[in-house]
Amino acid sequence: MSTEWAIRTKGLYKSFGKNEVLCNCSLAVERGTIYGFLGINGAGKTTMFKILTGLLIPTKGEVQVLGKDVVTQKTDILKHIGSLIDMPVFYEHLSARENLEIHLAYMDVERADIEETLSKVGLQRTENQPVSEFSLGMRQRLAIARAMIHQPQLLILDEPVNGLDPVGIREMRDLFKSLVENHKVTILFSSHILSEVEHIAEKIGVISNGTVVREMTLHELKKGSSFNLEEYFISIVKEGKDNA
Ligand SMILES: Nc1ncnc2c1ncn2[C@@H]1O[C@H](COP(=O)(O)OP(=O)(O)OP(=O)(O)O)[C@@H](O)[C@H]1O
Repeated sequence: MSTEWAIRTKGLYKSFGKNEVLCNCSLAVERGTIYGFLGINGAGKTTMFKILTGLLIPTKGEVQVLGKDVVTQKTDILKHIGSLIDMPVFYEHLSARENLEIHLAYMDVERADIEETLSKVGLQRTENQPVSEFSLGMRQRLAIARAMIHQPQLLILDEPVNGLDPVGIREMRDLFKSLVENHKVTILFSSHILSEVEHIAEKIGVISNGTVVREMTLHELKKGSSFNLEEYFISIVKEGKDNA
């Protein structure tokens, strides 16, 4: 059976002025899997996520998301994607519930269980508290709730566990796994917490010098008995620097 791809980019380039951030970059994420996207600060992860969600237009190259071209068919795709990119912005004077209601109206979704979603991300007891009073971790939890409440097929999450306490990290890990297992959602996420990546991702891709230099399943990587993701990542990055 042929592989069903949630995301496929080929020969992707993105420059900001003279700064070529993505250079002949190819990424392939299989449907119904969790993919960890790794790279040092400034490697281009967020830029890639913004292209995949139509927030940036590539300089050159192909970008297919859920079988459609992001540049020409963006509006058809966006309702099937949930994303958390950069610092999430909310209506500060409104509650978590009200923020989600506005998001649902914007996404043109009539029915969604706000209570259940808030409970899944551990915000069930925030009631009428305005978001301006939320801690960093609470904001992150609300951003995850917003990304998933319209039941997207694909979640694109830039450092989703940033600011979460260890309990929250485990809760989100279980939540992401259950979305994939029970609802066949695809998740592409970035994280600098490599232990977390190892816990959750089935496949990882490493971006270095603007291109995805390695894509590998963790299962394959772990065949070597002494596999260590940190060492593996650092060796790839070092190789990239030596070749730059
Ligand atoms: N709007 C922009 N205008 C100009 N340069 C930009 C813009 N957005 C990103 N860049 C540059 O693109 C490069 C990649 O940035 P990006 O945010 O994609 O990296 P990242 O891998 O997400 O890094 P981090 O791990 O620090 O979040 C950086 O050199 C950054 O300065």
